[in-house]
Amino acid sequence: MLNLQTLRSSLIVSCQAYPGEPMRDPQTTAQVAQSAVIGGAAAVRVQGLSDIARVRSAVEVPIIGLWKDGHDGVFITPTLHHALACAGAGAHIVALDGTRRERPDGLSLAQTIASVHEGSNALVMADCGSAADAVAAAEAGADIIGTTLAGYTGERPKTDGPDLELLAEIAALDLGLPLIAEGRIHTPAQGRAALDAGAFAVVVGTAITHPATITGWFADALAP
Ligand SMILES: CC(=O)N[C@H](C=O)[C@@H](O)[C@H](O)[C@H](O)COP(=O)(O)O
Repeated sequence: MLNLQTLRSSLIVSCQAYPGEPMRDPQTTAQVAQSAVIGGAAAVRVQGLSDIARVRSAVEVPIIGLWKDGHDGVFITPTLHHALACAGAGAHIVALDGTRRERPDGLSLAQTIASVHEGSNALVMADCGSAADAVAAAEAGADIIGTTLAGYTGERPKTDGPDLELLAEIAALDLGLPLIAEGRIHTPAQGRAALDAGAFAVVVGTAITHPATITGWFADALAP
């Protein structure tokens, strides 16, 4: 089982392309992940079973795997079936919806996490949208708390950058679990600020691995 202490204060890079996009291809994801590792990523976060499997054979660093199914409500690794499949594909850590919302398979978060632990060697990262989610996820047995869903569940405003206020609030609760900052970290300074707010590690996706969005930032800034 993965020793999480190896990820302390580290950069984790999320390598994802969205349905219909030109870079949506497991080989491309693997090449992006390899490039991230060359740049200093201590772990990578990868969506989809084929991408997880391909990246697993391409890099040595730990993989946080997830399976997005749908766009609304509970869609990040929504059921136990999805979670076990991510572990089976090679994820060292399975990221799943860690909110208090009802899950499509009717299982509780605690039942889901216990079954992932029973059925695999993977750790579980609970993608949360609020401090109340984080408390519930810790009680449910999560190994890692993530702020991935802050600004996407209606409980928190969608801040321009990372939700530093939420990070500080969760850190102050001392839940005894690594707290990973994720979501809208767009600059190195914001990553540093997330650590300073109490994060154990930082996930950056879009600002490193989504060229269409990054190009849009520049194009918008140059527009007359
Ligand atoms: C809300 C949601 O669906 N988040 C997803 C979770 O895996 C990804 O689309 C994000 O890219 C990832 O969380 C990293 O965040 P950012 O790309 O903002 O650095």
